[in-house]
Amino acid sequence: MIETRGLTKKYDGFQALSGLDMTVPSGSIYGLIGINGSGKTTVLRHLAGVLRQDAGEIRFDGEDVWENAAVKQHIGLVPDDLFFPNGYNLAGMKKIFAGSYAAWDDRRFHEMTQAFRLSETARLRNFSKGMKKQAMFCLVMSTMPKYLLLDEPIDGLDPIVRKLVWKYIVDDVADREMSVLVSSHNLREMEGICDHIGILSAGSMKMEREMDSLRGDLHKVQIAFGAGVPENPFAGLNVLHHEKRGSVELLLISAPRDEIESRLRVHDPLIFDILPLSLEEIFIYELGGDDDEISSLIF
Ligand SMILES: Nc1ncnc2c1ncn2[C@@H]1O[C@H](COP(=O)(O)OP(=O)(O)OP(=O)(O)O)[C@@H](O)[C@H]1O
Repeated sequence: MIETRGLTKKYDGFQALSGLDMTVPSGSIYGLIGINGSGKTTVLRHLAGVLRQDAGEIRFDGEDVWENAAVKQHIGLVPDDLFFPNGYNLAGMKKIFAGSYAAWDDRRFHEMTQAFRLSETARLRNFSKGMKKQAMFCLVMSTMPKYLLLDEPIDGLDPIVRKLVWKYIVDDVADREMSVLVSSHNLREMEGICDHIGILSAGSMKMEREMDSLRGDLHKVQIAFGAGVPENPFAGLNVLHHEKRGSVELLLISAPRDEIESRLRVHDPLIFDILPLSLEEIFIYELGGDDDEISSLIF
């Protein structure tokens, strides 16, 4: 598990992180979502032990990361701004990584460079931005990290490569319980891959949720009754929002689907649909209204 408690950082008087609490459970894929400048890279740099916080705690399975080489052995960081030493190719970088990480897996490295179709002998300087990202991903994944930190990892990658990146991540989470923290400025990109989501806003956590719990309990119901309907057919249901459009009623209900079905079917409605809630609707509801910041994370 990766945890931050009260994480606080000021850069030259600018408050970049303000008491951030975040929990990435073991074996989960956690999406840290925030607009440009919300503090995502700053969080990742602290987690990787590159920056030291002014206040607060960072723990990897209970261990402090700062100047802790034993913990850092198990952390893999794919930063957004990549730097490779001048004149290096992947074969050269491999030697550095293999010499630094005890769990380095040579077989996996070659298998990955082939899967991503990356030359191990061409100069990294001549790689495109997307290729550099893939190269770093291959290097980091071959250290067999227990904790994987990815800063905007799929930004600028084509759909086929994105799929491959996610495949490696999902396989490692399933096979060896790797914990993954992935930052993005786009919520939709994280849909279907993350099991936990944290929304970062101006350096603090605006909302942190497990995706299953969000999807499981919120339903949009469209219903119309004929004659003889009881005065309050929704009594006993947790109705979060209710509006009427002519004879059709639209409701947002927090309850298991079966319960909604069984409570409303008995009234023999003329129209009755339980509609899937989009991610947008869930987040807009959860965050208490449609605002520009949330919209920009979704679209
Ligand atoms: N070294 C620095 N000195 C001063 N301010 C900084 C420094 N690094 C970051 N900041 C400021 O801290 C805030 C958070 O930056 P950070 O890079 O963590 O955001 P981000 O969410 O990763 O943004 P983006 O999506 O654009 O990459 C920004 O306002 C940025 O200007």
